[in-house]
Amino acid sequence: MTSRIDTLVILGAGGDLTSRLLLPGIASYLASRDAQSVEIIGVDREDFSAAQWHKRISTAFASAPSALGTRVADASSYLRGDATNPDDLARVLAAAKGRVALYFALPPAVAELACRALSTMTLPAGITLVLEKPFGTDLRSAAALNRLLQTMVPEKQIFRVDHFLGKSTVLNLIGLRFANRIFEPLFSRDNVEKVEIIADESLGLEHRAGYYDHAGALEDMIQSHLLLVLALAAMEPPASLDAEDLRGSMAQVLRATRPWRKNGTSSRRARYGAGSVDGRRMPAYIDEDGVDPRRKTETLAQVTLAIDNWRWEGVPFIVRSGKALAESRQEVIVTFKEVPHLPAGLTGVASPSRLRVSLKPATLDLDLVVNGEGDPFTLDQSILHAELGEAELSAYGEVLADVLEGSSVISVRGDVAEQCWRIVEPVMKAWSKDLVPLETYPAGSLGPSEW
Ligand SMILES: NC(=O)C1=CN([C@@H]2O[C@H](COP(=O)(O)OP(=O)(O)OC[C@H]3O[C@@H](n4cnc5c(N)ncnc54)[C@H](OP(=O)(O)O)[C@@H]3O)[C@@H](O)[C@H]2O)C=CC1
Ligand SMILES: O=C1O[C@H](COP(=O)(O)O)[C@@H](O)[C@H](O)[C@H]1O
Repeated sequence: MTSRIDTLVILGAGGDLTSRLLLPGIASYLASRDAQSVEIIGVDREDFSAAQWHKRISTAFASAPSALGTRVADASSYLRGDATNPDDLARVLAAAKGRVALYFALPPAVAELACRALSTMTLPAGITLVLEKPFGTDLRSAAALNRLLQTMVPEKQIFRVDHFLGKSTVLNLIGLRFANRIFEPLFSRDNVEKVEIIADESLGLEHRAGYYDHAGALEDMIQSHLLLVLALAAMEPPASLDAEDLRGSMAQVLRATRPWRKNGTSSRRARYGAGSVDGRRMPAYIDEDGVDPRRKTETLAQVTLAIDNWRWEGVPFIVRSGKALAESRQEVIVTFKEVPHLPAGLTGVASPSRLRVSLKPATLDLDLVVNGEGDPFTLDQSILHAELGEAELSAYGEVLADVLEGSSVISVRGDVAEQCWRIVEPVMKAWSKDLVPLETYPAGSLGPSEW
């Protein structure tokens, strides 16, 4: 497919997302599509010179062919401006040629203000608005933002980014479930004991207090990324991978999802204290620059969810994410029920079978119980392991491919974004009323001892 966008305007071009993920994502996409280019206009409050901006682009394109980096840098420019100021926005839009995509690489509250400012202006025909997660700051604001956006452009011109949907390993869940007779018939309450969706990180705050201290682990990871992973792991088979079919299936299962205890207390939260990760000393979260201890921001969150439908009635979905933990892992673990009966005479550990889909690195493990090597009537555990291989495009490369080629398949639909907020809202309320204690764990540990 060829790019349908001529100019990509990045609001918040001086930020972490732009330099660490977005520009390398554009490089990854363009390197895979010969002879394509896009004009990039960076906008931020910072006063970058043209040379500094070119250097940023060249650094992000370091692993792409050098001619590509030079071509893109030469066709790019930087404008200093306030993304919430209509005059600055008008200046930016006047400089953008052809078909335009406007990428809000801004903190969520600023992105909302920028949308409000844009809603008072005449926008270029066909403009695509690209919004980052978290979309809004709660259910109310997400719904209000959706209503506002709908007055500005049609839904197909709104792209809500969640880069987990750009990970090939997340999208692998679709093929794994629906292209294998041995898995899909087992994915139901008849056979599944529980499903765990885990994103543990050894990284700490990484100087992101300005954003993270307002979000915390629940909003940063569970409300957005992990609920979308849950949707792919639990949804009914879509008729096709057309944007409406796929997102329709995701929306349907999310509408049936709620906290296990409806008041949100089937959840836990904790915050890291001082410790060491991989031999590196890490200060306590509350001692990190920019953190306000009065906010009680959690760095580890776990929520048990129920899905009220025929397939999943009574099966707990345990969703967890945290920072500054002993190891990094992103996994979907399906634990199957124990067999109803073992023939007398088979002894040993009959632990339940498990399917582990690791999102990072891309691997698949099936834990099975088999007759042991020694005494053939003693059971042993055996693991079938598969390496799934990495995708050609990075997660942001995949996101950019969809944005630039005008596809909505991995864009989070407005109602899906609202459902994700609805699901976590009882938990947010329970926490704000202190119905769930804020626990602590040493950085570099596995979390509070009994989790
Ligand atoms: N960083 C990451 O790993 C990821 C981030 N995201 C999302 O991306 C978005 C941006 O995050 P991130 O890059 O980390 O945040 P940063 O704070 O690093 O970057 C935001 C940039 O926007 C600038 N900015 C703020 N207000 C304005 C304004 N009014 N006009 C123009 N520029 C402004 C900031 O400038 P200043 O420094 O002066 O405030 C900063 O350069 C967030 O929604 C986040 O959730 C999503 C996935 C991963
Ligand atoms: O969006 C975010 O995701 C990253 C984890 O993403 P990954 O691609 O590195 O797996 C997380 O570290 C960050 O806090 C969050 O904002």
